[in-house]
Amino acid sequence: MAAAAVTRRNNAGLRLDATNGDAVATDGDNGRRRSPAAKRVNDGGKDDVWVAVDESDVSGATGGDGGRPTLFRTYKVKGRILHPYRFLIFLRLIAIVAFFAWRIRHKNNDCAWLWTVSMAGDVWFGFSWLLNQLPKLNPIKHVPDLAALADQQDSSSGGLPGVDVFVTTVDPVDEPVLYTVNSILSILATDYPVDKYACYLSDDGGTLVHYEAMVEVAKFAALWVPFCRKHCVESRAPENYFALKMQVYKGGVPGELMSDHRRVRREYEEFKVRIDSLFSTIRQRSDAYNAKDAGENATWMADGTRWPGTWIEPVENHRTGQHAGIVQVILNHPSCKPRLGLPASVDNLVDFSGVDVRLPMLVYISREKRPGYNHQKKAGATNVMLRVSALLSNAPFVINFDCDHYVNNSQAFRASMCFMLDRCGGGGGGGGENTAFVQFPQRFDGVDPTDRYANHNRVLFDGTMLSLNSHQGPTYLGTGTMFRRVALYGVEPPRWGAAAIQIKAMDKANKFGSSTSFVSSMLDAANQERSIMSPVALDESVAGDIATLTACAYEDGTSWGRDVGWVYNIATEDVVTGFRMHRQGWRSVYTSMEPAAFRGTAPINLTERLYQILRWSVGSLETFFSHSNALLASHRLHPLQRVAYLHMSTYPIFTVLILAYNLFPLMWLISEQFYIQKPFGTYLLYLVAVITMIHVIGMFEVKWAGITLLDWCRNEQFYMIGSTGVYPTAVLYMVIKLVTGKGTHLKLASKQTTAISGDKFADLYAVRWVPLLIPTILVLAVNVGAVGVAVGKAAACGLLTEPGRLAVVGMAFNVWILVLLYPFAIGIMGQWGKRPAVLFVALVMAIAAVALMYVAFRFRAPYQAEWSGVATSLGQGSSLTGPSE
Ligand SMILES: O=c1ccn([C@@H]2O[C@H](COP(=O)(O)OP(=O)(O)O[C@H]3O[C@H](CO)[C@@H](O)[C@H](O)[C@H]3O)[C@@H](O)[C@H]2O)c(=O)[nH]1
Ligand SMILES: [Mn+2]
Repeated sequence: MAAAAVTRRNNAGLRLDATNGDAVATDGDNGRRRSPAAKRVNDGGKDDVWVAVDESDVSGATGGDGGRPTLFRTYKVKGRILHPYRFLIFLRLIAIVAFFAWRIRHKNNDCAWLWTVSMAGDVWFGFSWLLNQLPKLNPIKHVPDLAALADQQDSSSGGLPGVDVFVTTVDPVDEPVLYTVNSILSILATDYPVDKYACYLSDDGGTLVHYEAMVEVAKFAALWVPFCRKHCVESRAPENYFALKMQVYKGGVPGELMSDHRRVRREYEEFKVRIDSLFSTIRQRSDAYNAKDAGENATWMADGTRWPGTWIEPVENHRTGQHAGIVQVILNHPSCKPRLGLPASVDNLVDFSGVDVRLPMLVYISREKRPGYNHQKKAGATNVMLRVSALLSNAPFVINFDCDHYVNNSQAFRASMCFMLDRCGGGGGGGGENTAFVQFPQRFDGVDPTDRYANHNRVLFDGTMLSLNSHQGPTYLGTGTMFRRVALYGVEPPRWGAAAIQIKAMDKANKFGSSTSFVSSMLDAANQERSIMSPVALDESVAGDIATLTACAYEDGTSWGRDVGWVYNIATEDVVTGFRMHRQGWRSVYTSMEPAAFRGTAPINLTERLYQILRWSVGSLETFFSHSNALLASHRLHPLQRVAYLHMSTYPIFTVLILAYNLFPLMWLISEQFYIQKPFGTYLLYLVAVITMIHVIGMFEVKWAGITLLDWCRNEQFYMIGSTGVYPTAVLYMVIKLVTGKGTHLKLASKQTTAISGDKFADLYAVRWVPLLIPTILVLAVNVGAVGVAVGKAAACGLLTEPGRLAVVGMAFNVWILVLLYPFAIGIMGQWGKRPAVLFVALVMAIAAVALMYVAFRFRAPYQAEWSGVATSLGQGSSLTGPSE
């Protein structure tokens, strides 16, 4: 992947131009290098997959706006790969049509119901494949040009626009505080003008631990942030930085790195100890206060006041789901002028003379919770942040993170701006002003090296999302996404009318709620220039306004959660929220950078991972059965984007048939002989052909998406694992919901707590038994049994006989299913999974046992010699390979 040219600039005026680690220092004011636009991007001629889109193809690429260069470059796949790729897709389309036509001409009358079911299944698979494949016909890559952005900012007076950063968390145990503090520290230290952004933490748990952790963060940041600036370190999440081996030095004072590093590291260790002990510190303190005031059971803040949020001993008005709203400005907005630090001394561990030591604004928010309200999880939390930040900073751009994700590349905010501020529209169809959001891929730490459960999800990010670039943009994926604030307010893109005019025309009280302060902030946001960039004083009137905005009742009777803000009542608020913007005609951009812009953690425990995709697939189906159905959207949705959304919201439905196919081998218990289709030989030939073609097409995708074969295989495997349990469960859940009108509770993904201490991959080997595992275990058992019968049959009849031969051919399908389910099988073995040999021995023994039983049964009951050609047609799913998420 072509990496973006990286321009680093620290606040002390030192400027470094570094492209892929070759640092060339130039002076901040003199000697500024203006490299030609073509050279800025590190594409070179070496890339054998991507080729820059011809400048003349791009509207005004070299000067739409007064000769400004575009702020990003666009690449398409080289014809050498693209043409055969498209041709193969076309060929497969013809093949499946021919296949269906052939099947209809050879209707199987022996077993008509089975034939009909399998025919419906095959048609459905073919259709689903097409939905998945069509949007991928034209992959487009956008690469931000940071140097061009820097040049543009130098020449314009306004500088970079404001950004409000939102982080959401709930539970300090399920989502370890250490992740959250690292996330916040990486944001506070990111390379963006410090007076131009503000960081908000939403704590849905309302716990004092989170609040005090933020107070500790603010203290440690005073050391950490200037240290990052001084030495230009990457990544700026301390936990990850200190885990790194030494890297290429990009700062200005290499001589001081070693000693500074040592000191900051020691402070970080102490900081971690304080974070770890917060639970006990708070408990001890509260016990002491409560002892003085016998009968009290409060949780006490350090200043001797009662914490307004949830208490350790929950009581009325201080428990989960029932507490006051809290907004605390922990670090106020800094002044606009740089403030240089002090030289090293007894009190100052590190020499920060010449380094800007200002910190960005940091705000703690815990919205009000009352029983009887649906708090709408993350969507509700982010909507509160959207409103509160409108009063405190009102930045025209907003970026949101889950608490377990952090900024890994300090240039990432600037990279997003390359798309948002672009005035030439290198992507085709209008400038950056019509871009509602920029989505980066989610990259993960702490995933086992072979990525057993496809946590990296590379096919989705690097394949599907990338190709959506050519159809008005990728979907919103929940974290690591930069938004334009007005787009979140439900305003239409400028090509359909100026935001300010739209806002003026709106019935604001009914749409946005009763706060006049909030409503008047909206026009400022629409003008996209005026954000509040001076310290705020939380006087009584502001505090009153904020209390109104964080109250549960605020949204009653308004459009929040529907036409405004993050969308409610769907398990995956992200995809629908993005969908609403696309439906209005907004565009979005998918881009990735090296090193990855953001990174996070993923559940590597089988059960947790399955619950995660359960939540996602339920969200998909809920979207389909809501007013956000892709079929209902207006023509502003790009046709292929509609197809992509349709696929994204229906994929679980097809898997019911996959499950059925996988359970077909059960048929040999009730039927003597059955064939899904006759003539069976030709049927098999067709099947092999269409399945092989899927895989060949897949290899082309591997090539242009720049992923590994392993990524691709894991994706196939995890799709099959999901299809045999989770996805059909999601369908069942949806049916129940549609019939009864009630959904059931889906739990929050618990983060890997073991990764922090002890065995790195302990979670991988932990088995948590849940009913969700049963269907897949059943499929495993059925297919192992089928292999056993086939072996027995081949042994009994001889390999050269017709039934023997068919048995072996049929068995190939069962083996294939077993190969796909392998990660699941190894997963439920728990600790034994560390030794896959055990699994193979068990498997061979099970197959041998079934085969022996079959042979024994057969010789005891010779009249049943016809026993199942069944084994032959065991579980022949046709297009069993399918799309994922
Ligand atoms: O009542 C709640 C519940 C959750 N969250 C936060 O929501 C985020 C996502 O929850 P998580 O359990 O981590 O879900 P994942 O499946 O890991 O997340 C993916 O899928 C979600 C649903 O589509 C998206 O919201 C996420 O951004 C995306 O990373 C976390 O920061 C939570 O703290 C809240 O703020 N309040
Ligand atoms: Mn998450």
